[in-house]
Amino acid sequence: MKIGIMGGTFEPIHIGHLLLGEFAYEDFGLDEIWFLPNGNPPHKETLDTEEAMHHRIEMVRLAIKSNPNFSLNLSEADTKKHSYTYQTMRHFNEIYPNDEFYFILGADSLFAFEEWKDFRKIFTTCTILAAMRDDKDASAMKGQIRYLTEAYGAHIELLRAPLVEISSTTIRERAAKRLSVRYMVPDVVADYIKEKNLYI
Ligand SMILES: Nc1ncnc2c1ncn2[C@@H]1O[C@H](COP(=O)(O)OP(=O)(O)OP(=O)(O)O)[C@@H](O)[C@H]1O
Ligand SMILES: O=C(O)c1ccc[n+]([C@@H]2O[C@H](COP(=O)([O-])O)[C@@H](O)[C@H]2O)c1
Repeated sequence: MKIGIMGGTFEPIHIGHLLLGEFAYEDFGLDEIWFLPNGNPPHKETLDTEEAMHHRIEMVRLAIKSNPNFSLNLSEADTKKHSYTYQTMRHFNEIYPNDEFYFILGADSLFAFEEWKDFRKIFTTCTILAAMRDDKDASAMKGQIRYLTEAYGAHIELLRAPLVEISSTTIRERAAKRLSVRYMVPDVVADYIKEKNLYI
């Protein structure tokens, strides 16, 4: 099987993440997309509480519920320690030796990739599908893909998903001001944020 891994902090999950999953699934003929929320992401200040993680997981669960090709994977859900991609991907390779993995990410992640822990080891475990985002256009993306490929023998493909200028940060900021986040996230997620008074 060909499995796409959509890793993220998902605070909260938004349509940018879902579009990446959907287009990766179709364009690369994947069999499943696993959404992998990170309980304590490296390089990010998050509310590392069990409660905050519970909400992030619930919102992912709600957002992907209607799509039979999407599932939730809790391998990185521990809030007490950092989960590193190279370790998780190695683990997936070990327990699913017959499957092929595709790690999905956006431009900001691709340009920061060399800061990731033991990033070279990731290239041996999966193909990377990298989507454009914000100011990074196709030529900047292709340049970075070429650089990482030549420098490290990485397997990276450009993922062409619709460009949406939405970030979890914007959603948290809008929710904090009690502004609408409808259509930036699925309705079920917008309802959840409102009901639980998140980000206020
Ligand atoms: N609008 C988007 N377009 C393309 N890629 C995206 C988009 N939003 C997030 N991603 C990618 O999805 C992955 C997980 O993102 P993450 O959960 O950190 O969301 P975020 O919107 O970047 O969050 P924050 O604003 O809190 O930094 C990253 O690889 C990121 O590049
Ligand atoms: O392994 C690392 O060092 C590492 C550093 C930064 C990000 N990541 C992973 O990249 C994905 C997107 O991260 P983020 O912080 O943009 O939500 C998520 O799966 C993280 O676990 C991984």
